[in-house]
Amino acid sequence: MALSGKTAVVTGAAMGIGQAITEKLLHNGAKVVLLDVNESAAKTLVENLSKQYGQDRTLFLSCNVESEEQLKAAFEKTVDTFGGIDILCNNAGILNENEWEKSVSINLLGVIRGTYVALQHMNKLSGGRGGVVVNTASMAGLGPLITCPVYTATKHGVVGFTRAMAGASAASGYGIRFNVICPSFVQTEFLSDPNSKMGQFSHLADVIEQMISKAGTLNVSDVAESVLEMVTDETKNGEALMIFSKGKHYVTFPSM
Ligand SMILES: NC(=O)C1=CN([C@@H]2O[C@H](COP(=O)(O)OP(=O)(O)OC[C@H]3O[C@@H](n4cnc5c(N)ncnc54)[C@H](O)[C@@H]3O)[C@@H](O)[C@H]2O)C=CC1
Ligand SMILES: CC/C=C\C[C@H](O)/C=C/C=C\C=C\C=C\C(=O)[C@@H](O)C/C=C\CCC(=O)O
Repeated sequence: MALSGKTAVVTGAAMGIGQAITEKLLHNGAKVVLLDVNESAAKTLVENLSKQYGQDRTLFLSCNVESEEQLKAAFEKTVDTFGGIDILCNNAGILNENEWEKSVSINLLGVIRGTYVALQHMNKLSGGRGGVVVNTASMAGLGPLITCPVYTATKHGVVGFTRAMAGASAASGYGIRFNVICPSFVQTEFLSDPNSKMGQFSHLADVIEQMISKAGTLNVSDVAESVLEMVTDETKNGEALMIFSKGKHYVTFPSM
């Protein structure tokens, strides 16, 4: 899929991995609508991106992925402004085992909400142009992160939801591909002060420190490059791409 003339929506776009995905898509020719709750960071970013790529290539919309109403309004505004949606990156996520219900609401339900609202505009069966959805899960979507059981559960959920949607879309003729990225530890704000985010499992914090020092960390640009691969490679549907400091590979799952 060539990105020139295509419109992408990225959630959690103001910082970290979402910012890098946004810049990668812009660099490759797409228009990008940035959704985030952090208005000040997003506005500063969009100002800079507009100078670099032009005023008509980006749009920031304040949107909390916990709100279906806000997501609906954001996607409608996107279609009104750019004429349609071709790419959705459900990326917004938090790590907070203290507020575990909020973690489920953002990390898993936010992906489902975003996808279902976007489908109304992207699905070829309802007049959309088709396209691709790339969700941000984690290595914790493939195996257990023992200090963060709820984070682990949400990311396993994102992997399962993505793969099932890929099959449903292919079988139904939606014209939309669904893929998921599973990065290891990535150098962003997200990794700052991890011990405070582990709730009743903070006594296991050493385990994470050891994992991070053994595994190393990824740059956001490595992750964004993998998202670009899953967006542009039209052979990829229902794929989970594991990304770690020494490389990346597509995950093999048991067949059903
Ligand atoms: N940093 C890491 O080590 C890894 C992160 N991930 C995942 O990558 C995604 C992005 O993480 P980072 O960029 O590292 O985090 P980050 O904390 O740097 O950025 C997250 C962005 O999401 C936004 N956000 C948070 N809640 C939101 C909501 N309810 N609605 C809309 N926007 C919201 C924040 O304002 C922020 O701009 C998350 O889903 C995370 O689980 C996956 C693997 C590793
Ligand atoms: C406190 C940070 C919380 C979450 C960040 C992230 O979302 C969670 C990551 C969870 C687990 C990461 C494990 C990473 C392991 C490694 O990078 C290496 O040990 C390589 C592992 C596997 C290589 C894959 C292979 O060769 O098949």
